[in-house]
Amino acid sequence: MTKRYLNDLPKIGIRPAIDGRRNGVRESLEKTTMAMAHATAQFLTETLRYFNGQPVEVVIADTCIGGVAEANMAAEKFRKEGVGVSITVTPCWCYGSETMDMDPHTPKAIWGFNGTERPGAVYLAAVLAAHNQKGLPAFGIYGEDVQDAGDQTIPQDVQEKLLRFTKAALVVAMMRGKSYLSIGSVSMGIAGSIVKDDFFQEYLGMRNESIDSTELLRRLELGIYDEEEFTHAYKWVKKNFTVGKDQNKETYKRSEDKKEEDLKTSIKMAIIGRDLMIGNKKLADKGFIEESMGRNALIAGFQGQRQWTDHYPNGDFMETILNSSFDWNGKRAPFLMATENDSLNGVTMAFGHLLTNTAQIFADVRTYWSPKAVERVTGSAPTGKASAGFIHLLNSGAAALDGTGQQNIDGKPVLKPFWEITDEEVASCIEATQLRPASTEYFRGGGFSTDFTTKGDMPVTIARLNIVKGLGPVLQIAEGFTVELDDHAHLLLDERTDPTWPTTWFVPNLTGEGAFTDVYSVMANWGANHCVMSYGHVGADFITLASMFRIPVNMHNVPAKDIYRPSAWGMFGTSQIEQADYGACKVFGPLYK
Ligand SMILES: C[C@H](O)[C@@H](O)[C@@H](O)C(=O)CO
Ligand SMILES: [Mn+2]
Repeated sequence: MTKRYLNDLPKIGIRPAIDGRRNGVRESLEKTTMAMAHATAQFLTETLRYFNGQPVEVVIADTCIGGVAEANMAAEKFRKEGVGVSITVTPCWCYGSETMDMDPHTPKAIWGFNGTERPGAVYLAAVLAAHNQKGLPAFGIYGEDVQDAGDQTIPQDVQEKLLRFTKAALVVAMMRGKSYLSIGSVSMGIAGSIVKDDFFQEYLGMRNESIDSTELLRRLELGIYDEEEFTHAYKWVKKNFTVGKDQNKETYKRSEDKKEEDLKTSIKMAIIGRDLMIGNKKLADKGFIEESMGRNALIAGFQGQRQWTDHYPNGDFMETILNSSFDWNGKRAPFLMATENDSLNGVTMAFGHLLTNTAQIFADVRTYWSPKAVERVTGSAPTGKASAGFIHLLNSGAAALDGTGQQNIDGKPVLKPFWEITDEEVASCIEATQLRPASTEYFRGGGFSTDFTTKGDMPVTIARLNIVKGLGPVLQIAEGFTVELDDHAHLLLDERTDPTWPTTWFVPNLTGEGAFTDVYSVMANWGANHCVMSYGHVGADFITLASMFRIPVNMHNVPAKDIYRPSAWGMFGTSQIEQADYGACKVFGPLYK
């Protein structure tokens, strides 16, 4: 494989701002201000990693920033170093608009030290006012409890804000300049696969590329993939995966020979899909130099249904394995591929993955099961977390195998970044999965779906981007838990749909209000057929990220105390923050407009 796209990952730039008055004031503050920058840098590099497992890289301005000249020197250094995120820190009063970061596309935060000797908070207020007045939204950070001058510890609440801001800001910087690659076009009229290039360009700073599915066919037929890799991958699949029951009616069953061919094609499709996204230097060795380059795609989408799947094996194996944290080459970051070319779910997967570094579960929001309906069908009402009903998340492809919930911390199911996953956990994820011959009534060309059931009791968040005419993109978020049903209920409910697909039973956290009045309301307010499930209660991170892209959040159940947006949002109202969000997003408009 070629070196992966995003090999130049954006760095975090720290700007120590200072009171520029020489002969006393500035000199007395130099050390403390620089120390604050170093403490922040150390905290971030020790805590955060990029999706490839490397610790985040931080650059500190060469001098403290006392005025415009030094602000410019920092900006130049940051440009050369590839800084994509800026954090200004200061323990003292400095000169607002003279020291501020003016780059319109770099997400910005300012930490004003809460002390008494020198007024860091006064600067914070002044510079945020300048940011707001100039239409350059910035996040304010101000510790709740007063610290003594020279105290170099970063209080817990400041740490939380630094992390929430930096994680989201890095996502903005990592997505910029990358591509969404459509393989095929619109799948079955699904709106998310009517790819909106204006949205990608103006909101995310991304490109759109589109290729016909015949490119897959050409590569399959002409052998434009690494045959050695295929042989290795095929052996790995044969050795590790169980092929489950073919549940097709006799008349629609494919022969064993055909299914073996389908499996081979499915594996080749996965290799080719990845090559299309990021390239592969082995292809250049074979004379396919153009193909070896890849397409700088952070996200891809595969139309599949119906023209491809009516004739060729479906994309389920390709989507599942690419989205997982491992394959025949070992553990590695997921390659994001949206099923049914649902670009809006694809982008939501990128948000979730880049925020958490873990694999994402792409799913249909399939069925709301009320307690009454469950009782009618299974003979008993659901209990525990499932007692108020639950939602069946299910789709033929795309759900990462990490979604089995077979990774553990202290005996509890989790999804981990790939570098923390053990070999045993990879084996367990595979063991918990069956490759099932695809339903040939849906997929005439055969293929293999991945059948698993997600472990219960995992804190998770489902999210979805929607585009609304006249409004633009909006994000919806629901935090909740996975649940497990008893075997009897599980089998009855699962068999009613397509049991060859991965199932997750999901229960949202209810607030008793609005869309979170009950489980039914969450389902009823979902904006499309798909969602993305991310591990953890990460709704607050999604909200912060959405505000950076100026995407309003129309529905969420994140506790108010965790909501963190740029200071300007407060200027649009403080009691009805959902309306303030809409107002701010409208006024600021897309980040790259
Ligand atoms: C096989 C079917 O067409 C499914 O793929 C379909 O119901 C969906 O997933 C719709 O999102
Ligand atoms: Mn679907």
